[in-house]
Amino acid sequence: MTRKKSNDSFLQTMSSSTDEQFPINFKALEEKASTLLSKGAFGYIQSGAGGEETLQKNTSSFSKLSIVPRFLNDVSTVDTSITLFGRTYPQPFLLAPVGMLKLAHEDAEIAAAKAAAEYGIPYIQSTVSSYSIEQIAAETGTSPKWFQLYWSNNKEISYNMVRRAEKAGYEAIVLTVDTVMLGWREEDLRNQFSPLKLGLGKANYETDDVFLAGLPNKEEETIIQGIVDNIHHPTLNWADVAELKKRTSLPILLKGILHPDDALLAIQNGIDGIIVSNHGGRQLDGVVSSIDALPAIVNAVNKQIPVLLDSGIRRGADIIKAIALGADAVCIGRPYVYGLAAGGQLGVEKVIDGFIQETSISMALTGVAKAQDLRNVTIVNS
Ligand SMILES: Cc1cc2nc3c(=O)[nH]c(=O)nc-3n(C[C@H](O)[C@H](O)[C@H](O)COP(=O)(O)O)c2cc1C
Ligand SMILES: CCCCCCC(=O)C(=O)O
Repeated sequence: MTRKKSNDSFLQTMSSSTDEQFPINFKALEEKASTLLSKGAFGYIQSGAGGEETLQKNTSSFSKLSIVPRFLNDVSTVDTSITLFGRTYPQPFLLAPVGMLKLAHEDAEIAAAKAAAEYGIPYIQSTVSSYSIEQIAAETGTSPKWFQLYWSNNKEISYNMVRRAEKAGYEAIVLTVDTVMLGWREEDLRNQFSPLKLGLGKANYETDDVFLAGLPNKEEETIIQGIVDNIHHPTLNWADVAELKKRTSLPILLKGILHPDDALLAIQNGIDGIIVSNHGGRQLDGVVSSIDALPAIVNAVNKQIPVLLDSGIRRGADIIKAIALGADAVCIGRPYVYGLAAGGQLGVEKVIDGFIQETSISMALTGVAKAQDLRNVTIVNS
């Protein structure tokens, strides 16, 4: 797939960032989305678990970190590319797995995956998507895609979904470990809103032979109840992780790691990468922000496997901070979902384009010409 835009030219950068139609930053985009979506849908996307301490911390922790730039380096050409699992990607960010995107737009994951494909950015598809693995693969061809796995109570369903992703050309499996059950989400309780129960996350299940074989019939209600029964998986443990590793040749990342000892256990169990994440503050409220958890994990991992980070990335400078503190790349969640709500595929592209431009400018102003050199940047608490 040809790349739509690159960040090679600052002139191009300046001209497209003056677009007045589209919100310029996260705050404006969130406000725009709130006017476009139903109360239930917006609340589901925006809110965090419990008293939202962690949701707040995810951004305030970034604000407490400051970049100490260096000058008088030639930054006329900025190379934002990174390498993960032997593949080079043009930007240091990926689109995080976000389920049930019909919440935001009818084109849902197809729009998000196509937007990512335009820029060569890996799109991580959620298990609980509104479109199936095969539909997304058919729409996006060979563009980089990873598959996020929600463990199933029936392990054979998990193995089958991984096989389907492998067959469809996905490049990695992301096993989310922090969602063995849904967090305590008060906004959804207030709104009596469950997109899972509305059937917005059923595409990968209703197309899965192993899942369907376990149901008494294929009626919509039965399928949705089957998903609800399957998706809570409190028994998930390290032996399951080790077994999954044996069942695929794709790299496996664990998403939701916050403790250095879990990072070390991941390595011991043959895992290929981790995503330091608190699920955007949507699971256990009161947990550490991802960016505060990162340094100890990076130290423990000691470059044995890639360490990615999500939760709270809102602008280019956040990406600089995360990579300077040792992340190999970051994932972006809510910003692109709001872009999807505001403008479908084009809206996601605008969000991606904004991140590309701001990251490139931030790198240059930090005095760094290559993403791999961001690790040498000094970050202070202030
Ligand atoms: C509406 C919504 C749905 C999500 N669905 C999933 C999912 O299906 N699987 C998953 O691993 N993470 C899911 N996440 C978490 C994201 O992958 C990511 O960890 C989080 O959004 C990052 O934080 P940010 O939104 O602050 O960027 C979801 C997040 C949101 C906002
Ligand atoms: C028990 C898992 C349901 C997850 C639904 C999607 C998701 O991850 C979210 O944060 O919402």
